[in-house]
Amino acid sequence: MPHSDHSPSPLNAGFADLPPFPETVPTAPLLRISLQKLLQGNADEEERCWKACCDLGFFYLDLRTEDTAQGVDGQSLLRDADQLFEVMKGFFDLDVQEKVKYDFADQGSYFGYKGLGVGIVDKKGTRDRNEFYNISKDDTLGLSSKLPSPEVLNSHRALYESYINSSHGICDAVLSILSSRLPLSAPTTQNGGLPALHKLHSISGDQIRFVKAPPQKQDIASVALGEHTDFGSVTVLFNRLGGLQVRLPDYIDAIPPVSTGKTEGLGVDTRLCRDGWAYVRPLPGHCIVNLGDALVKFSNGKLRSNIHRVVAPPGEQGAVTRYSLVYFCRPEDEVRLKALVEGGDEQEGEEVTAKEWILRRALGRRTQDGWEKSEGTEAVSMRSGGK
Ligand SMILES: O=C(O)CCC(=O)C(=O)O
Ligand SMILES: [Fe+2]
Repeated sequence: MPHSDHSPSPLNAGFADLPPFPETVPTAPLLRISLQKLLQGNADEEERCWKACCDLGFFYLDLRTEDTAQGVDGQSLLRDADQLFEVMKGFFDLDVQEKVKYDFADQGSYFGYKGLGVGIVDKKGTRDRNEFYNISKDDTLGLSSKLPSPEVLNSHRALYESYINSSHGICDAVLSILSSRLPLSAPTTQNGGLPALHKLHSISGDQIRFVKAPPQKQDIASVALGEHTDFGSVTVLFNRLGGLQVRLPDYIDAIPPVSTGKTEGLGVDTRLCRDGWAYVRPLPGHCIVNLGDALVKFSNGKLRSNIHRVVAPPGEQGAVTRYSLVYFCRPEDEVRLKALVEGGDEQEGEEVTAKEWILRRALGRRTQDGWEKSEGTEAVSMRSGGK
């Protein structure tokens, strides 16, 4: 089915100082949604956004807003993201002995540092190939006690706050659209719908994540971040090099390669696109928005939290260190993950709070035998055909 708009510009524009994304690999047909139009309440754009959330659960959001009077200022978010890419490089450049001081997993917290290879990417326990640093929204906004953090990061708290405000604003805009389209139960609607379960100043597992993946050998086993669904509600993602892949459901076709010209590593890139996997081409001026498991549960499966992973960047991009910047918006800690739509109570399994769900999923992927324990809604995500 047609699922993309093929505007030529700026889709082929790259990021300054980075090798271009190759034209020789299949890509995922993410819709391009305009933040400007969403903020103006444009009904067609809201409908496209809703459709993207039901069909693939992933879309590009064009942040090049002109009018900053309403809601989120996309241009300022783009500037914050640019600065955060520099801030995270400063942190990841520290000695590993310094960085591991900020790994708090043994205290039951997923905030702070996760070293290279500390997570697993599959049920065999294969080690990941990336480093993370997770910053808590509640810590940044002064809603919880401050975790220790290194000076290179501590000095940028005002930037985190600005970035969190804008990213959370985007999540709110998406949640409002979903709330107005889902058949939410009367009590949920009366209580303010989905945005009321994700208040910026309530305690939640919302976080910023910095990710670094060193250049890796392009081979079929080069998975930097294993296949997963995100466990919150809405994710706002900035990346500049390819490597992110989504596994397309059988009712959505990949965009075929633009050229068949031979480049080094083509064979591997192509093999990494078997079984429905397709690359997401990074676009300047845009972020990538995707939905997480909590929205699958709230909508009783109507919304999609799609499986994705990070492999070695394709073509000549594979020689460069990859950084990405993520904001995860999650339900408030005490919210129960259950269907909130009319008549939708037939979900299986125990009902957990957002806090329990996040801890199980985040920390499960740090132990050799944690794969199954850490599973989310992957089975629903790979359902085929109708919704
Ligand atoms: O680095 C990326 O492009 C994606 C990261 C991601 O999926 C995650 O951190 O959950
Ligand atoms: Fe993810």
